[in-house]
Formats: sequence, structure tokens, C-alpha cells
Amino acid sequence: MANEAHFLSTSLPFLSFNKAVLPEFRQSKGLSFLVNSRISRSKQTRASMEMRGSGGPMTSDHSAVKIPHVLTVAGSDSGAGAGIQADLKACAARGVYCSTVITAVTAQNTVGVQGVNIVPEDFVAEQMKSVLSDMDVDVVKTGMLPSIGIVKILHQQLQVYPVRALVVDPVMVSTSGDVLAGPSILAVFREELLPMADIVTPNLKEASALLDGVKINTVSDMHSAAKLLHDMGPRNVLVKGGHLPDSLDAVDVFFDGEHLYELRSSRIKTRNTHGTGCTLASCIAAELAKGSSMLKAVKASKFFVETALDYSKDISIGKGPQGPFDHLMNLKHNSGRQVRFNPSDLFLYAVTDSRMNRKWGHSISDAVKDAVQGGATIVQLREKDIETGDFLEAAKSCLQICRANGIPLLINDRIDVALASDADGVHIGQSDMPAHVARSLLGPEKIIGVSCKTPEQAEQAWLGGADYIGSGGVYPTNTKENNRTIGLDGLKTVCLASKLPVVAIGGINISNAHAVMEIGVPNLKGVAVVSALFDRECVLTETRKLHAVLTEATAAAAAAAK
Ligand SMILES: Nc1ncnc2c1ncn2[C@@H]1O[C@H](COP(=O)(O)OP(=O)(O)OP(=O)(O)O)[C@@H](O)[C@H]1O
Ligand SMILES: Cc1ncc(CO)c(N)n1
Ligand SMILES: [Mg+2]
Repeated sequence: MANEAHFLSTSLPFLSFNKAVLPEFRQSKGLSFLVNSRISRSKQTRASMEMRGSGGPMTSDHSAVKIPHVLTVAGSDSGAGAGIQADLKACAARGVYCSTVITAVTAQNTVGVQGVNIVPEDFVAEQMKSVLSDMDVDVVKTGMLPSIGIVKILHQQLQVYPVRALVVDPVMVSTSGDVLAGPSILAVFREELLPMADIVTPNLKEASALLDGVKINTVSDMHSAAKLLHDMGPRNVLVKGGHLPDSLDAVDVFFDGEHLYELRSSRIKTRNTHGTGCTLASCIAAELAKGSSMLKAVKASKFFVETALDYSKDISIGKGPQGPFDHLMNLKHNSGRQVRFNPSDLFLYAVTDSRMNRKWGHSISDAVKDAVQGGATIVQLREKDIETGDFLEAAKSCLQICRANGIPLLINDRIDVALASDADGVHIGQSDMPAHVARSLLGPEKIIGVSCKTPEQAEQAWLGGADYIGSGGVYPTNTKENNRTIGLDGLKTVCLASKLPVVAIGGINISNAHAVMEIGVPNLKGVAVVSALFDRECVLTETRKLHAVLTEATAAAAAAAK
């Protein structure tokens, strides 16, 4: 984690800082960092950038909106699973603009590489100059660099037009085993490319080639390889374990010169892994362009690849052994989906608790009926100590009540109970099934909510296809043990970063609900409560009171906004 703290911001003129200070700072501290961008952003984006500690000096031109920009210098894959085409799709999926310098055109499909046509060196130089002299490129990502001359051109152009970070995917061999850059390239990779790189992302074969053929068969070999590669000059190394034999997880090893991290995700069983490496590197570049620190960028990118592979595991494109996957699944998932969920349903979110109901002698369905009559706008059944059969019966009877009143009923954690009862969806926590897995089990129409304490968790929930997030504990609570309180500030941070609507949760009641809604962030849609409604004798009265407080708070916020 140490790396994440090593983040420097500056208000020095961008170019002079980058040229004059960057190399010294790197050498003296051995740290990886990003220089703040000189980008003018919309208010909201700027606020969320600042929350991540990366807000930069603003230009005086407030009308210009600059979007983060990655330039990829790579080869074209006619099958569009890897290379330039993967880079464009990965950047699009991450909301980043991507320009392209094409180094080679390959005739390629899911069977293999049938032909390679290298673009003349001076024309690669011309493309680079066209882009870099005109556009504000934040990060350059390289893929297939098929000749020594092309590497040298890249080196020269980056001296003339420095950028914030260079991501090097040292492409040498395609997944199908075809050579995309021969052994003659190794010397210039070692001597010129790696020392310029902020991160280098070899797969096992590439790491081995760069290290004179050393064997890399285990995670421990990957550790040693990462350290040895770091000695060649890149600021960070990610040795990718996609091709690690006999491995149940997909393990990558990240080394920042100080700490080694084993980054693990589940290994998706699919033939559609063509282009995972290009996608990972482009996604890292995109995250860096948005202002992320290196380790966060790598983690977010690995999660993106895992999620995309999972969504695409059954798609069938081409007849060969290695198919492409779908980078834009989130777009499709969210836009092609019949959205049943209305974010204003989060206004007064009632969460049941069997212990409290027992204490006051209420049945689950009576408690839910009273909450609904009192003005609850959504109900979640959170029954931790109940038999599955009883849970299913309770869900069915509560569903009748909710349907009769036109409000959604969600089930906490138990996707099986949600499916069996045909409830409207689920609410899941960080230790439950990931959102994207829940989405593939529940299909496009059910509602999925995820508990999130941090902007990263909010991003993952969105990526996984969730509809809303619950964020807290806003205040200390007895309902959940060992639950960290994030306070109103933590809530605001998550709301600003979240692309999904948010409901606040944790210790909220009629005396503090007003203060919660007053934080005044548009995507905070309401409050979720347990004890304030259910640890009371009269659920109906308490719900009515809370409804009145929320109505007043919302009216006050609307008046203040005028
Ligand atoms: N089946 C899988 N399930 C989950 N993650 C995977 C799987 N296969 C690869 N990955 C991940 O994808 C990323 C790319 O790794 P890989 O070693 O496959 O790169 P690569 O060989 O350069 O890919 P390519 O050349 O096909 O673009 C890594 O983060 C790796 O862990
Ligand atoms: C053009 C191109 N670049 C990179 C790769 C890496 O897989 C590929 N197969 N094709
Ligand atoms: Mg690769």
C-alpha cells in the first residue's frame, strides 16, 4: 500500500516540471507517481478527482472540458481481439479517449497470425508527431513494437513530447504462439524501452525472454523475475500469470521497487482470453490518465479483465482455440437492460431485522406491512438467523404486501431466496458474491444493491452491473458488528465518486436524517434504516415520522438549491 501514498502534486508549469524534476525525483526516491494534470474538468469530475488526491491546477479556461487521453502505439489485429482494437475498446470502456499510432498491420484471427506487415519507420514517426504535437496526451501505452527503429522513434518522440506516464506491454509472442517481435528486439527493449517505462507488463514468456531465458514456472519464480526486471530500469513491473500452468487463480506479481504484491483473481474458465494482455495494459494507462496511482490502476484493471472475461465466457467468435472477449459488456448490460429500478425508491429504505421483530412480538410480514403503510419506499429482508424454508415463506408473503403497494422488495445476501421467491432483487455486501456474478445469476431485470465504503468499491459495483450502492455506517450502529463508521465526510466522498445512486445507512434515525440529506450531493437519494423503524413498538408511527423528516429535508434542500 505504501505506493499509494507516494503521490505528489505540483502546480509547477507542467512541461518544465516533467522534464526537469521528474527524473531526479524518481532517482532519488525510487518512487512512482503521477504529475497532476493541467486539465480543466467539469465541477463534479474535478471534485471527485480531488477526493482521490489528484486534483490538479486548473486553467482559466473553464469552458474547455478535456477528457483523459491515452495514445496507444501498437499493431492492428484484424480479428479485433488484441492490439489497437483491444486498446480502443478498453479505453472506451474506462471512459478515456484513445488515439492510435499503428506500428504494424497483422492478418490475424482466432486461429493465429497469418501475416504481419510492418509500417515503415518514418511513417510511424509521422503518426506519432501528428498526435503528440496536437493533442494533450496524458499517457502513452505501447504494444507491438516490431523493429528496433520503431523503439528508437518512440524514445526520441517522448523526449520531444513528454507525457505523464509510459505503460509498456512488451509484446513478443501472441497467445497463439506466433512471433510479433523477434529476439533481435530484446537489446533495445532492455536498453531503451524499459528504462523509460513507468510500468512494464510482460507475460511469462516475455519476462523469460527479457531475462535471457530464465525459467518461470511458479509464483515464486514470478517474484524473482519481477525483481530482476525492475533492475532494468522500469519504475514498476507487473509479471502476468495468465499462462501459469496448473494455477486455479489468475495470479499477477506487481513490484514497485519496494514492495511485492501478489494480485489474485479467480481464473475464468473460457476460451476467450485473446487480448487480455493488451486490454490490461490499456486499462492501466486509462486509469493513470484519470489520475489513479499505479497500484490502484493495476488492481482496477485486473478486476476489469476478470469481469469482462466472466461476462464473455460463453460468447463464440471464430473457429480457433482463442476467442476475443467483449470489452463493452457494461455498456451493453446497462443500456440494453430494461431498467425496472427507480433511484427515488431509495428515499425511505426499510431493512428488517428478525431479532428486533421477536423482541417486540412482530411477525416479519406485520412489520413490513406497517413500514410500507408508514411510507417506506423500498424494503429489504435482512434475516440472518432464519431457516431457508422460513425465509422463503417470509419473502413470499412480504412480496405480496410490497407488490400490492407498488414498492420493490429486496433480499439481503441470499440470491437463492430472491430467485425462488421472485423478489425484485438483492442487496449484497463486500464479502458476498461479487456484483457481476449476482448479475449473471439474476439476469438483467432484477435490482442489485451493493454496500460500499470507498470510491473503489463504488466503481466495482458499477462495473459489476449494480443498480445502487448503500454507503455507511454513517453513524455508529449496533445492528452490525465490527462495522467501520465512515461519517458524513466518508459518505460524501463515496457519493461524489459513485456513478450509481446512493442510499446512506448506519445509525440513521429521525434526529439525524436531516443532517444526512443536507450533505447536498445529487446522487444521495435517501436513507436506509433498521432500528429506527423496527426496534420500536409501533413501526407504523416511526415510519411516518421518518418520512415527514425526509420530506422536509428534501424540500429544504430543493429551496436552498434555487
Ligand atoms: N482465464 C483467466 N481468468 C482471469 N484472468 C485471466 C485469465 N487469463 C488471463 N487473465 C489475466 O489477464 C491478464 C493478461 O494476462 P496474460 O498472461 O494472459 O497476458 P498476455 O499473454 O499478454 O495476453 P495476450 O497476449 O493474449 O493479450 C492478467 O492480469 C491475467 O492474470
Ligand atoms: C497486433 C497484436 N498486438 C498484440 C497482440 C498480443 O496478444 C496480438 N495478438 N496482436
Ligand atoms: Mg500479451
